[in-house]
Amino acid sequence: MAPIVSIQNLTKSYASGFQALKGVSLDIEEGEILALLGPNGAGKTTMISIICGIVMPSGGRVTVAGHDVVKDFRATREIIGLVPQELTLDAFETVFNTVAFSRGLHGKKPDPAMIERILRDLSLWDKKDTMLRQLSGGMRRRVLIAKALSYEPKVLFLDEPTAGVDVALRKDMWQLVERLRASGVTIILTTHYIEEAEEIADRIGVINKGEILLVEEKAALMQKLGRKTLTVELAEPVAVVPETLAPFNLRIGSEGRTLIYDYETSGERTGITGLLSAIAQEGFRLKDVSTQQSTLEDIFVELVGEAK
Ligand SMILES: Nc1ncnc2c1ncn2[C@@H]1O[C@H](COP(=O)(O)OP(=O)(O)OP(=O)(O)O)[C@@H](O)[C@H]1O
Repeated sequence: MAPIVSIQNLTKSYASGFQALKGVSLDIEEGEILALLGPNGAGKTTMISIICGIVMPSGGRVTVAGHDVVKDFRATREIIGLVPQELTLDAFETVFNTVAFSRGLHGKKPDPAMIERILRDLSLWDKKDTMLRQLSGGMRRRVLIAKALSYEPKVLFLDEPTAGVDVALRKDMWQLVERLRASGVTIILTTHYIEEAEEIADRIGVINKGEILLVEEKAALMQKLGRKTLTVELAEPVAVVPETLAPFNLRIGSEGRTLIYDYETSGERTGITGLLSAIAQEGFRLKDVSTQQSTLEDIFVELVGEAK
């Protein structure tokens, strides 16, 4: 199946001369949830803004459902919904009217029942007659999402949907994203929260300094780059690692009370058997042995660190 969003060699230099995107290529499949992870200034918002037709690219091409986002922006705007990081909402307008108006703005026929459903889904129904200026920050963010959903986009971009919101709202958002996916909406979200990508994404893209460093299925990513550490707790502390254990590149932890071994989970041989028998031959008495799996956070920090 053709990708719903296709990004080919996209570049963007701002008027200041700053190159925010340096040739990004990425295909997004219909119905998937893609999380874009990257540090501040990586180019995430720039990329989303180009796809949504808000920022002009300097080079390359983006198509959405086969339509070019520059040449055919009317068609692509009908398909795309954007929930920006923040937006100045009309402070004196009510929640219901704001959301209904957003639907009209996108050329869709009024559908009060649908607006009601969206507001109920986002726990905003009891606030439907409240003026926006009276809402909390988290509620306003829900309104931004309701606005984007009001015109039934096929592809939804969420730019840091849960930045600065409380845990309960974050969980609500995740559930909402899951429901949207179930209804066939393709979702692209940017986030600083690795936990968020880990929780809801099918695929994860890592972007840094205007370049995509990697795009992978979440599960494959965890496995491919996954490392584990084995911690051996000793009955008596050691000061140095004995010569015979040198090939294992052990680290000493907890003031000599532990030996720490890093190994690849994907490798055919982990080296654990050899290590444990070498430790036994050295005459160490073991108190405990434990292993720890590396997290997506470790992977991310390593990738972004390497690219520096
Ligand atoms: N209008 C502009 N003019 C000049 N430079 C800009 C402009 N907009 C963004 N930039 C620069 O482009 C780079 C990428 O910004 P962008 O907002 O795309 O990053 P981001 O990954 O979304 O970051 P964050 O996580 O902080 O939102 C930054 O260095 C930013 O300062």
